[in-house]
Amino acid sequence: MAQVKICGLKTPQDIAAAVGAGAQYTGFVFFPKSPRAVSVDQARDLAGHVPTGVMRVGLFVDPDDALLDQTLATVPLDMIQLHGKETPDRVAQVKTRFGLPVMKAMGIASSADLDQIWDYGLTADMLLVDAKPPRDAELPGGNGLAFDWRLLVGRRFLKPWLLAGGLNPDNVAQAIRLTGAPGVDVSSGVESAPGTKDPDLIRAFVRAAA
Ligand SMILES: O=C(O)c1ccccc1NCC(=O)[C@H](O)[C@H](O)COP(=O)(O)O
Repeated sequence: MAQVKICGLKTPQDIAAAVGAGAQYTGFVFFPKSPRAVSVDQARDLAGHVPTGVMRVGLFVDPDDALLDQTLATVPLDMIQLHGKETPDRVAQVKTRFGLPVMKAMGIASSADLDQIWDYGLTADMLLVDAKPPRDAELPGGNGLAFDWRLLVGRRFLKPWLLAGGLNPDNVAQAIRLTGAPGVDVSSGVESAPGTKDPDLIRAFVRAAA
């Protein structure tokens, strides 16, 4: 059964829906431009609703050490997700300095983008294989866009990984079948409007990924 991460949770009801449905990872977005962004205080409260055994992942985009220091001093996170242009060396630095596992997101649009799967596998604890955002996109992720999953067929990964990008309750089973992904990550595919999670869609997604 594929593991599931529901990203961009903003309310205790979102958490109840994700955890109740069986998601193993919850995601909190610390990127102010996002419709899914939460403040440090909001995230601290939300993290308190996540039961032991379910991972609390903080999503950052090219964070400096001060932002990570400030966030981790308040919010009990289990994992850091880096969703910007962080290099493999920066991933290693964040792991060492903050003592948490790091999930590195990478954008895939064509076979030329696949080499980074190996490079980041050397330093990250987990990989998030996502669609590359369009050039004019406001957000580096969470755009509801898929990439050609066939690019991943037969691909080897050095680390555990999640497939992301444009997944929803209708296509997630096929995506898992085709790619062999051991886990999946979703945000906009379980929303009724940008930044508003829909509990029914969350449940349908987790069921379809099982
Ligand atoms: O969700 C955001 O607003 C966001 C902002 C900045 C960086 C990343 C962001 N989201 C990443 C994700 O939620 C997922 O990991 C992934 O990209 C899948 O998103 P979606 O295609 O919407 O399911």
